[in-house]
Amino acid sequence: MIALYSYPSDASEQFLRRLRERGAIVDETIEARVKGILEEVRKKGDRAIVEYTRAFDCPDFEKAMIAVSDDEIEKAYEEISGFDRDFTDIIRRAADNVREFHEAQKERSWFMTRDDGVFLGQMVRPVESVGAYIPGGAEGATPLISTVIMTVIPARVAGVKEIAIASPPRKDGTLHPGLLVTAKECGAQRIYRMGSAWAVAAFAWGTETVKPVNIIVGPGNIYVTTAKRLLMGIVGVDIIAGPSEVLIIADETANPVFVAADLLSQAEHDTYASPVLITWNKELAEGVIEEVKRQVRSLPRRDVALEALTNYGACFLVENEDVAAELANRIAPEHLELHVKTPWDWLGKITNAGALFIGHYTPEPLGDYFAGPNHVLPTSQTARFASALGVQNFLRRISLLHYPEEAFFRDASAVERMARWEGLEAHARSISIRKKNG
Ligand SMILES: NC(=O)c1ccc[n+]([C@@H]2O[C@H](COP(=O)([O-])OP(=O)(O)OC[C@H]3O[C@@H](n4cnc5c(N)ncnc54)[C@H](O)[C@@H]3O)[C@@H](O)[C@H]2O)c1
Ligand SMILES: N[C@H](CO)Cc1c[nH]c[nH+]1
Ligand SMILES: [Zn+2]
Repeated sequence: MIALYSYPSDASEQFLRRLRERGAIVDETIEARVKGILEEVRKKGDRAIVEYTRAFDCPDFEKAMIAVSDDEIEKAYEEISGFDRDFTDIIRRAADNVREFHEAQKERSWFMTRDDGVFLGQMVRPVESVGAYIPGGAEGATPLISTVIMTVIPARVAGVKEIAIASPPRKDGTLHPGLLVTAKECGAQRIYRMGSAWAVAAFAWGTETVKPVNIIVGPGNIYVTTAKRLLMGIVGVDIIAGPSEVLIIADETANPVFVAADLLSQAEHDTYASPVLITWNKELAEGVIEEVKRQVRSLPRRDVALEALTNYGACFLVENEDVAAELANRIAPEHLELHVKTPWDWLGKITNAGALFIGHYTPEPLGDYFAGPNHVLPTSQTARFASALGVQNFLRRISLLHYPEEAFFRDASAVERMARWEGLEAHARSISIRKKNG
């Protein structure tokens, strides 16, 4: 169960080391296993997808099941009202919020012309194709439908033409109808039934059924994130969006019931999830721990949550607000919630976080599902240098250069000399040849 640490202390340092070593970045056993999977998919294509899917997700899986047909999508629309009659309406509202937020991120091409006629600029172009990974979710029963919105909508806003999604099939070989309807609503053109590292490999290498893509995006478990990391460079990848994390900074104004609920909201994702509280109020820390114990009992996924709380959960008792901010920045969490009296004053203190949830009534699930910002966020301390998935991930900036003849002759000898400093004679001659023959 969630432990209470004084910070700084030896025990808290040990916990922080465990947190740092958690996840995809350093697990060599998992890395070796994933390398094997990538190689199998590269060599055997669809056959490998079928073998892995049979072994892990669906015992009766067949090659013909990898790609989802239009008929299945149509059927999913019929089934979805039985699941929840407001499903499509709610998905559309969430998608509209996410679209509006991401429209504001769009980058423009720009150009500048100097007095001498030199023309420089940057042309923004979307990548041509994207493969979005959609996690299978709790025991593969319900995938993270919201992740379809968070990956497909920004790609569409960026102008990507070909968008495919992949998610592991359920035991009976189907995908949740909500996933299919959401994919269609958001504008994904292809849907594949495949999960884990073999899905990432198929997007990277391509198979008989799966078209290779330019960039793979989306969160996933440790096998998915390790596969993305190993394939980075062969194919574009977005960020390390691994097992979820929430860090809450709370003072005496915080409601322990809210704080405990928010910690558990991420703990239930994965046994590797990390729920952390930082406070300088001992009474609150103890109240939250008691409340976590009480609330976890009634959760359907209590075993997952308990393992996450025990392995990667902590309450840190610190001296004051400044130490709290320093520790939060050190942890660099995916989500940071501020349950404090004057949350806006904290904005200047926070430097490392994927997303900031400001105030007692801004719980993390608002961001997971509905508000508009992206829920695909950097984990495992990568928020020190990475950001949420956004329109930028789907764009490339192509530099533009044009020199009129006169400007060329003015700069020619400077360039020639720089080339010779580097011992690159052919570079120098590309300039001098124009001087002689121009
Ligand atoms: N950081 C973010 O932005 C973000 C967003 C959403 C979800 N998440 C995280 O993504 C993760 C999703 O995990 P999930 O389990 O729901 O779905 P998932 O699809 O990532 O993982 C399930 C797949 O992994 C396979 N698998 C299971 N054991 C395996 C093994 N030993 N070797 C190889 N493959 C194996 C399963 O068969 C299945 O295909 C959670 O940790 C969640 O917290 C993160
Ligand atoms: N909290 C996850 C990101 O870490 C995203 C998510 C999707 N559905 C529910 N939660
Ligand atoms: Zn969540």
